[in-house]
Amino acid sequence: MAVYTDITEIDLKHFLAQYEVGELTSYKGIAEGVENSNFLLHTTKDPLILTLYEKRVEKSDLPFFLGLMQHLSERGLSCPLPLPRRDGELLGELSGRPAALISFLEGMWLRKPEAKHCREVGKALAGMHLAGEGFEIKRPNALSLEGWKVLWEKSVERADEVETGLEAEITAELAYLEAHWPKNLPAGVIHADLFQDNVFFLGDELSGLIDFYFACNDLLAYDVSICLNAWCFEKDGSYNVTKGSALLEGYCSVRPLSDEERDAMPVLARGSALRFFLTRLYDWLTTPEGALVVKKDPLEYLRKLRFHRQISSVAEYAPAIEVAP
Ligand SMILES: Nc1ncnc2c1ncn2[C@@H]1O[C@H](COP(=O)(O)OP(=O)(O)O)[C@@H](O)[C@H]1O
Ligand SMILES: N[C@@H](CCOP(=O)(O)O)C(=O)O
Repeated sequence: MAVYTDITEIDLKHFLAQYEVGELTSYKGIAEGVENSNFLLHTTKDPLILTLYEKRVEKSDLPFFLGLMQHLSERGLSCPLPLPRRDGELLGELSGRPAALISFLEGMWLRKPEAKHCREVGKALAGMHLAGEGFEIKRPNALSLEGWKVLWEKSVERADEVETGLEAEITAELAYLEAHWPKNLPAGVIHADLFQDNVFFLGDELSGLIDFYFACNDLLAYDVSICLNAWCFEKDGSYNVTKGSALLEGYCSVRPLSDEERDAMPVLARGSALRFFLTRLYDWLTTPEGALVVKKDPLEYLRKLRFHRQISSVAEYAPAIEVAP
C-alpha cells in the first residue's frame, strides 16, 4: 500500500476548507501505487483523489504535472484534473507534504489485458502525444541516460546480491545505450509510465489515463517502447507478438511512426527495460522492511532487457508492421 505519509481528519478538514468541494464524509488510503501517498475522499459532492507528493517528485516539477493534466484535458484527452483552491492555487500542503486534490476518474485498471486493449492503449498514447503539442512548460527526462547512470552508481555495489554477474552486465549495457541512443527522433511530451495500473477501462472501453508524475519531454517513440515492455509480455516472461502488433498498429493509426522511429525500437526498448529495472533495483535495495508498499521485482525487467538484446528489427515486435526496405 502506498501511503507514506499519514493524515489526520482534523488536518484534512482544514485542508479541504480551502476548496469548494463540499463536506468530507469519509476518506481512506489507496492500496495501490508506489510513488506518492493517495487517498480516496468522499464528500457531499463528487468523490476526489488526494495526492501527497513523496520521494521522487520534486516540488518544482508540480506545475508541469498539474498544468499538463489541464492542457491534455482541454485538448480532449480523458485524464484527471487538478482542482483549484478558492485562491486559484492548484497546490497546497498537508502533513508537511505538497498536496493536491484531483478529480476522480471512473474505471478500473485491467489485470489481464488482451490484444484489443493493447490496441486501445496504443491509440490513447498516440492521442496523448498529439494533445501534448503546444504545452509550454518543459521538463527534461530525469530518468534517461544520465539519470540511469546515477541510479546505477547508487546500486552497483550491491547488484551482485540480486544476481551474480549483474554488475558487469549492466555496466556494459549502459555503455552500449550511451553509444547507440537515438538523438534526432521526434520529441514531445511523453507519459513515461503508461503501465496497466495507469490506464482505466470501463468494460472494454478505455476511459482515461492517470499518473502523470513521470511525464516529461523526450522521444515519443521511447514512450511506445515503454508500453511494449509494460503491456506485451506475459506473466511467464514471454513476449506476446499479437499484443505487440495490436499496440503498435493502434499507435500508428493515430500517429504513424517514421522509419527512423521504427528502426530505433529495439534500442529504445532496451533503454526503457533498463530504466524500470534500475528504479526497481534501487527501491528493492533501499525500501525498509515493513514499509507500506509492495516492492516491484527488478528481475522482471532484466529478463525483458535480455529479450530486447536479441531483437534486430521492429518486425520482430510486430510482423505485419511495414518496415522500410
Ligand atoms: N484520478 C484518479 N481517479 C481514480 N482513481 C485514482 C486516481 N488517481 C489515482 N487513483 C487510484 O490510486 C492508485 C494509485 O495512483 P497512482 O497515481 O498510480 O499512484 P503513484 O503515483 O503513487 O504510483 C491508482 O491505481 C488508482 O487506483
Ligand atoms: N510503473 C513502475 C513503477 C511506478 O508505479 P506507478 O504505480 O506509479 O505506476 C514499475 O512498474 O516499475
